[in-house]
Amino acid sequence: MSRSVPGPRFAPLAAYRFAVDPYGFFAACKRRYGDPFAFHLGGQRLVVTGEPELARVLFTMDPDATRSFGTNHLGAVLGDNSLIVVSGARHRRDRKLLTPPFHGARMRSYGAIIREAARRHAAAWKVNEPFSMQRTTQAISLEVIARAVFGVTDPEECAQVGASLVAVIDALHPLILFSRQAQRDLGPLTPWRRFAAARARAEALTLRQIARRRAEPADDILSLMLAVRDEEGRALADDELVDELLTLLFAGHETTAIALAWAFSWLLRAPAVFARLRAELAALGPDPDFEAVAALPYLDAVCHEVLRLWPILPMAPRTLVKPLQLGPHELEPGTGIAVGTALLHQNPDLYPDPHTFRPERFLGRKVSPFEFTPFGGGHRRCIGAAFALYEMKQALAVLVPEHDLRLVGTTPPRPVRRNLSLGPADGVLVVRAG
Ligand code: HEM
Repeated sequence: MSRSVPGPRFAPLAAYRFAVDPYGFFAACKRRYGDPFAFHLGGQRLVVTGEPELARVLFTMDPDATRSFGTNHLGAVLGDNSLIVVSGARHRRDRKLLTPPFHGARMRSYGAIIREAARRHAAAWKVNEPFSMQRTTQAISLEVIARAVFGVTDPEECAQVGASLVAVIDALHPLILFSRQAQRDLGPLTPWRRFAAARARAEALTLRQIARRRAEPADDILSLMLAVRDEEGRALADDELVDELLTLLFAGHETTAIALAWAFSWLLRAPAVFARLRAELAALGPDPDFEAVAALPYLDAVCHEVLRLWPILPMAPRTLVKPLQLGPHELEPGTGIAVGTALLHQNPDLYPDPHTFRPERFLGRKVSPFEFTPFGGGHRRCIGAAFALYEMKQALAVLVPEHDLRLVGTTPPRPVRRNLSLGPADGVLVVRAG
């Protein structure tokens, strides 16, 4: 007999708790209702699980049995042509186009750019002057993604692209991300007015980059997208290009910047781990080969452990377009279903002593794609996963050996919501000791 999935009844409070502290909210729901549990978000019922077996069900489903989640409220923010919003044949086409530039030789060609940006931005750190590590790592990741997507090389132009994106992200109030009602211009003080103005400026900048690359193609993702034709020989329209490009810029920089900031928060609290990582990097000698760095086992384990502890996106959601039998529960089309990443990552059966930073747990372990999901999974798995790991490793290979850093304060920062992603409350305050 089919049973409905239990969960909190008062929809506005549940949505608010999810927006403010999704990790705490998910853990509390699991304790009270078990796994899976359900709540209402953006007008949709969303079933959440942290069980690897259910993650397997979700990530191995026929791609046509689901569509993207939250198109009602996310479409207006990310654009209706964003890869995160589109589904079905359109999603398959766009992924085929956008995935290769973030893999293989093209990805590796960014090694020198990442290291050079990390060195230059770290050179601005002054001895005994506290700074936000996330501000530095954001400057690095913005430069890298602006270069990959638009082919922008001039530092001043990179800074312009960066400022325009940061303005959009800063204007992304959680309310407008999860509520269609809040996506209305009700006057100068409403979040939507501020967001729409910032997005319009970012769109104008993107259109200028499109015009430039039409006149003068180069070796960047925008030029690749301009060359694409469908079966009827049609090119992508400007509004499609703008949504896809802005999605890559958003999805591709803040997430990686947060991961790097968390890395320092954990590493500087764990001297033995820091020393072991430094020794592993030092053994490669000065300015090591990019591939040798990417293959270092302890560095790889450190990156995995950082992404496990506070996953930057709290869940990987879909919307069912076909009914799904999930254990005793029959879920109807239109229901949302999500893997709650932190629930999975903090399951003590999979990760003993789950709140402790211990990279060793990943050494010699082949992680299952249903037990470790910082990049989601299945046919919507993050297209930038390999790129993000590569960027983390190359940046850490520069920043860890070359600087003597200390944390400001002893209390570990809590994750707070930035927009769709969550990061350390204070951006990780650090000081250069020498
Ligand atoms: C540490 C860094 C990153 C993390 C933790 C992260 C995490 C994620 C997650 C959880 C998803 C949803 C997957 C799902 O629903 O199954 C996703 C999707 C996506 N990510 Fe990332 N990401 C990171 C870096 C990047 C980078 C560097 C790019 C640059 C291209 C990128 C582009 C995207 C795109 C375009 C999608 C949508 C994929 C789709 O719907 O088909 N991400 N990411």
